[in-house]
Amino acid sequence: MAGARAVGSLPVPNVQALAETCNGPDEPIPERYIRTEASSEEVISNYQGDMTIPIIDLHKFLSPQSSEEEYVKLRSACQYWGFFQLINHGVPDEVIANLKRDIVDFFIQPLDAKEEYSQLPNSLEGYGQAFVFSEDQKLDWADMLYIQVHPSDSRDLRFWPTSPASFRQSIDAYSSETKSLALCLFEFMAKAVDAEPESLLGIFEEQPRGLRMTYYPPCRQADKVMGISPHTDVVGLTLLLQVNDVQGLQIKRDGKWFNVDAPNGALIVNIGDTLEILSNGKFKSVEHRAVINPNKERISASLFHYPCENMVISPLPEFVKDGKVKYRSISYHDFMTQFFTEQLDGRNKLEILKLEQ
Ligand SMILES: O=C(O)CCC(=O)C(=O)O
Ligand SMILES: [Fe+2]
Repeated sequence: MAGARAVGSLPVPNVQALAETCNGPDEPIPERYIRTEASSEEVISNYQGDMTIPIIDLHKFLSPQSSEEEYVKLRSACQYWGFFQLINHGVPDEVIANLKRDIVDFFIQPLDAKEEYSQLPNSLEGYGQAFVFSEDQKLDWADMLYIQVHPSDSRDLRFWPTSPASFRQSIDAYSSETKSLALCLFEFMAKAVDAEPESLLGIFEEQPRGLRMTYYPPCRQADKVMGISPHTDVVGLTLLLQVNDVQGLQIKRDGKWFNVDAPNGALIVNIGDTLEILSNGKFKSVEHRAVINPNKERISASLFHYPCENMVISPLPEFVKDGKVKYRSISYHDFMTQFFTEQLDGRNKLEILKLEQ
């Protein structure tokens, strides 16, 4: 990640290999992976009507007949859900299919082939696990391959697999095809709350983007482990692709966890903390997690859109026209370092920036 370059993760066992050794119904799972909270909170699966995560149709913004209604939906999605599913997003099916195929083919390789791309100390790029900063931290049931994809000259090809042979090209194509999509979204999101359409574009255009491909092995005792711990994304915006057909993403709303069932072909868009601050809270960065399937592996790919690392993030005047500034300013670098080094001590990183109103 921009900044992930300066932060390293402690080495921990490969979870895919571990899962193969303890996949019986009663096989003990190492203590560091046992998460009692995984099954202790209510999960809502078959929700309907008002409780459905919004679906936004990008085509509809292009015609005056349908755009008004779509802006209202987008505004409410960003304000109340912090997540939406995007259809007719314009990323060619073939580009998505190629990326999905190559990610699957990468992870099914033997461990030593993947370990050629292992994370190095002081970097989160490469193959390994995310954010392990202490020896007694609980661990997630997942492995990942993380690479910075933009700008092109920041790519560290040591971590870009050459096997499968088309992988680099598939990642490159996905990165370029999603570039204009994200910029369109920034523009439409600003417009949706009557801010200057250029206001967010100016901040995110040409800034770093990173792709995290996450492999969640199955676990027969799925309710005892957690794929990704509850978190909010620090970044501006995340585009999430469900790589195989296994669901597992859950988002928190009114104290309950909701399953997100992504329809085939949709991208899931997720607002990060940076965008919540920039928008003065008009957009919400919502807590989410990923749970494990007892029988099947799950794979996802998160494309993170960062602001400039030197930037001081604070509410943009465009988004404060009608009220008070709700967040303290913080440099993006400090914000992210707090997160990666767990200086927060369990406190929510956004809450501590909120100003008394
Ligand atoms: O795998 C998922 O669905 C969620 C991944 C995620 O939250 C992240 O990469 O930040
Ligand atoms: Fe996330």
